[in-house]
Amino acid sequence: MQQGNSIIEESEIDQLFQQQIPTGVGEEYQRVFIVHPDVKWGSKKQTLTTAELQMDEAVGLVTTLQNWTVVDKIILSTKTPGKKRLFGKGNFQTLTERIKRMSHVTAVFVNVERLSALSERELEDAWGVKVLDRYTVVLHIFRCNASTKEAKLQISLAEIPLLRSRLRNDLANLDQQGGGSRYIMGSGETMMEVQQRMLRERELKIRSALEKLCRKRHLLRSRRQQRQFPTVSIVGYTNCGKTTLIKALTGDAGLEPRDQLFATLDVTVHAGQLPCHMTVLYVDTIGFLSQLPHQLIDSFSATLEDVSHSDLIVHVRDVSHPETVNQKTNVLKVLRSLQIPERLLNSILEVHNKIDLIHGYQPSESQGVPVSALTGQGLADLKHRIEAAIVESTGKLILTLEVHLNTSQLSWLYKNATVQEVSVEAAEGVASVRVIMSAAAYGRYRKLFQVTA
Ligand SMILES: Nc1nc2c(ncn2[C@@H]2O[C@H](COP(=O)(O)OP(=O)(O)OP(=O)(O)O)[C@@H](O)[C@H]2O)c(=O)[nH]1
Ligand SMILES: [Mg+2]
Repeated sequence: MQQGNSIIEESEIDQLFQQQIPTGVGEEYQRVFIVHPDVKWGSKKQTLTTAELQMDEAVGLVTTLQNWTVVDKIILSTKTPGKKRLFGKGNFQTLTERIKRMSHVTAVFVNVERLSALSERELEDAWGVKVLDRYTVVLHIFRCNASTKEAKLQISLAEIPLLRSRLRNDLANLDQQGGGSRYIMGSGETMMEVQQRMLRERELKIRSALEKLCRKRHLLRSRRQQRQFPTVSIVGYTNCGKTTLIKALTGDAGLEPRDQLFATLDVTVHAGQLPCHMTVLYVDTIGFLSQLPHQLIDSFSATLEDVSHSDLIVHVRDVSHPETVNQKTNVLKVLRSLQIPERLLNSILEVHNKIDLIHGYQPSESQGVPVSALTGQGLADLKHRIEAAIVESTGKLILTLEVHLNTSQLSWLYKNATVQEVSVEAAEGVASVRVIMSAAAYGRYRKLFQVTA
């Protein structure tokens, strides 16, 4: 990756972030009509349900935004993907007439991953309102929720492809009027070349700033590893309750769960204690979403790097959600695409959250741990399951050792291992100590105190 010597200051990041919003999404587009194009709509019952669920997800996205409302929605059959036009002629005409009749609608959200700049313009010309796709809507939600340097940079990076296609489109327009390929006085560059160069420079600058933050995170990670705290990554679909669960497990009052999609956009780490008194670090991650635009995943995948360096992955599922099974499939698919070590993928601990919303909940798959992060139900059991999994994955040993109280054995153990329980036999001058420690630490202990196994 290009390092460059471009140093980016905090104020510059804010400036970059606040510059022209390429999605063009603003407060004025709050009344939305959603169109979900579906290739096989109406052909099979199964497909029908999928399309309806995807529509529900689109509604969820729009209503996540403050003051935005869905005025109306429609699922329309469409031509096969790859065809130049999204809708057949008849459908398009009906749709256009319907939109024109709804004078209070300010934007149409076409629920596809990306519309080309050209079709976006064609649709806007035909309908006379702003046209949004999934990329622009999700990006706008991210924009509204971004608070840290890293999230802002990642969003600015995710906006570059939009700026680029918009530029190509504007220049194609200009060219029709004979302006785009003209040289700018004395520079030897055309306007198109100048603007493309500026975009390239902007992209490099953002990438190198992100790279710097990434190095800082590596450093923090290696410090954590040096201190030997095991890490547990909490992953799951957006809004499944990851942040709430971490708050409940750690008592970290600073965490703010919200009933909102993509409330968490940064990876944060929170310390908690397991029943054996071992300290673990819980990593809160960005939520997943089916059909999250690819380029967005790319921009945010660096934040998910911590997941592959953890000792355990906990997959939180909102079992009260009608789509919980599909959500699980999606999360596992994304995890597999992140190049996470096989042993971590094979040892995922699944948590069934929000059981307070289902009367008498029984997990259908036996490996799920039922909990309610909100009421605290099942959390004690979950902590034990996490503990067992951590001991297994870190290769730690649980031992009961007999120590002599007139030596420094006990204080050594307090420093170098997790002491769970001490029972002193004062008369004998010994204590029986239950500890969790690494095999390496046990080796050192035996050598130092000349203990035979
Ligand atoms: N009833 C109930 N609600 C819950 C439970 N856990 C979380 N919630 C609610 O679900 C909503 C989302 O919770 P968060 O913890 O922000 O979810 P998240 O997975 O971190 O969401 P993102 O960061 O947006 O991906 C909040 O309104 C929580 O109060 C639970 O066990 N029961
Ligand atoms: Mg969260």
